[in-house]
Amino acid sequence: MPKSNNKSFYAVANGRGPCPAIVRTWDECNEKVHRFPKALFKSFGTHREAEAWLGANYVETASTSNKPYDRPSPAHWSSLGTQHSEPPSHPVAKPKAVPEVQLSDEQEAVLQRVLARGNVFFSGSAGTGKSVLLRAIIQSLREQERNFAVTASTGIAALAVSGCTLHSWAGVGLGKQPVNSYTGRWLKNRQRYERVIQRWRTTEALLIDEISMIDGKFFDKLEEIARIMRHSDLPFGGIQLIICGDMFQLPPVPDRDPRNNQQIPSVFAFEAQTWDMCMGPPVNLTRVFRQKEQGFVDLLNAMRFGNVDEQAVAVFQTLQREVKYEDEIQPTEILSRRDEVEWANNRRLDMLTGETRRYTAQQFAGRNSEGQQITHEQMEKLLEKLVVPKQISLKVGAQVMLVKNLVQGTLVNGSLGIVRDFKTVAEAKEANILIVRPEGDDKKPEVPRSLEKERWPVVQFTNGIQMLAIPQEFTVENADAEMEAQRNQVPLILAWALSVHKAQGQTIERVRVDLKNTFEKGQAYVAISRATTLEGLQVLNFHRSKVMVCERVVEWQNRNEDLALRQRAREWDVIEIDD
Ligand SMILES: Nc1ncnc2c1ncn2[C@@H]1O[C@H](COP(=O)(O)OP(=O)(O)OP(=O)(O)O)[C@@H](O)[C@H]1O
Repeated sequence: MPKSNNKSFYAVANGRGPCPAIVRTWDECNEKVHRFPKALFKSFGTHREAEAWLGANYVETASTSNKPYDRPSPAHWSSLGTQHSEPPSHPVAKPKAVPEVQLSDEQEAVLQRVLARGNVFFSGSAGTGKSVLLRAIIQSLREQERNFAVTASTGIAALAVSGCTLHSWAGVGLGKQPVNSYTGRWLKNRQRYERVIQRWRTTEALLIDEISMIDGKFFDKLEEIARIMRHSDLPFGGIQLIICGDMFQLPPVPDRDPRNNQQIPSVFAFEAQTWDMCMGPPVNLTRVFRQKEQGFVDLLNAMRFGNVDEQAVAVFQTLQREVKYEDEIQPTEILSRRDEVEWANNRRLDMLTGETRRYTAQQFAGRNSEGQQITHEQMEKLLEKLVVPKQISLKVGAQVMLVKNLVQGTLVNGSLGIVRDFKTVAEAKEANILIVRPEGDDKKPEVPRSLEKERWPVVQFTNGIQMLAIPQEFTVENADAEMEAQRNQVPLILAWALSVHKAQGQTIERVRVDLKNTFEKGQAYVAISRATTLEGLQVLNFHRSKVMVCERVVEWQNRNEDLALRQRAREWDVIEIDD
């Protein structure tokens, strides 16, 4: 334990209260980390060393300084996928400061509604500044010292707002079980589930980003859990809901019926039974910031509603050309299917010289919900669904993405980085490189012995943190939340090319979109709307049929617009009478 007096700067990457943080005394450190699951901290002789270990995003207690909480902005991520925008080289440097934007009037109006403590769902097409507004809301709630949670539908979306996934905040794993199996288990084992119970009971405001991918049935479950856990009849147990997203973007991932493997159609959050009770009509942001050319904005708006006329088709035909750049920075490829992304990434890996290291996962078969041991084939089938591959080959210089939340808000599913080296656990410790031990029994030694001999990738993330990527556990659970199959693997994937799923929420200057294998509603729109200019966009394999839109979303949007019009008409009537 780092209690020695000559090391008086404690860097806490994961612990109680605001984290990462630097504190000056062992007592303060202990308060943050004692019995905190997966606590991560280290003592240093100098402030600079502690700071370097954490990167730039840390908070400090009053005993050190008043440095504000300074998380990296997603804009910092936007240039990734290029060869020149790699994270700073060792020793760790701070990320570039990103200037704050001035909120527009419509963004400001939403912020004021949130500060008045109302439930708000704000929407708008891609690039209308929803994420920027969400960050401003977070900042204001922080200044007001409200107890709030920042969540998003997916890991990568959560990364953009420095939050966690809604599933992980709610403590419900995959969220497939009935409500009372969660609440019953938590309330029967209060000590074990103290943290999740506390979260449900004390959270005053819950922020949810990228709502389009949240399933309506899941929303209903959380609404019920909230009422039970908070002993309240109010919608969502009285938690203030601040929700953001565009229903025209990616829909929830559909479930499959285990009996026949058929897809079960997904239900949007706005179709949840409790949605109308919790949320009013959306507030639509209308000003597009990401693209400045009106022609491009109009084209994207038409795509959003599935209206692609002859003129639009002609524009897309011109966008097939290759874009030549004077420097070597290559566009980020956005592709629809996982296997295409895999192929593109492997091609880039082949271009790197240097030793290839190949990591093969350890896999385990567990029991199904009837208590029967599953077969090897069943195990393979279950594990196929995981993002983390069974085998991964890496080289120094490879661009990678973390696929597991390891340090909340700092090293999360979606964090991008570059492989800098391969080291053993002992070498990494010697070099002060962060190691996050696998989950599981807290009594296990820091890093399992079995991992000591191998050399593991050292990844430098865009926030400057270097981490030794040792294998982590990826588990598929049965309906009773027990292990059905498990893969232990280095928690990384190659990331020169991104899937549309992983690109959602990002702004990317140089983009090549290939629509050949587009299969999902909203996919083409999300991919193309990442670009900032028509000049920096190449689109391959465009065809009208690739622009798919969900009719239910269009109908819902039309209903909202109709309601808004009527509302305005009523307001005008009142003005006329007053006059
Ligand atoms: N008020 C503003 N002033 C200037 N620029 C802004 C403003 N709001 C947003 N932007 C810029 O517009 C771009 C898109 O913003 P943002 O990512 O928040 O949009 P979004 O609505 O969340 O997009 P998407 O739905 O595609 O994820 C960013 O580059 C952001 O910095």
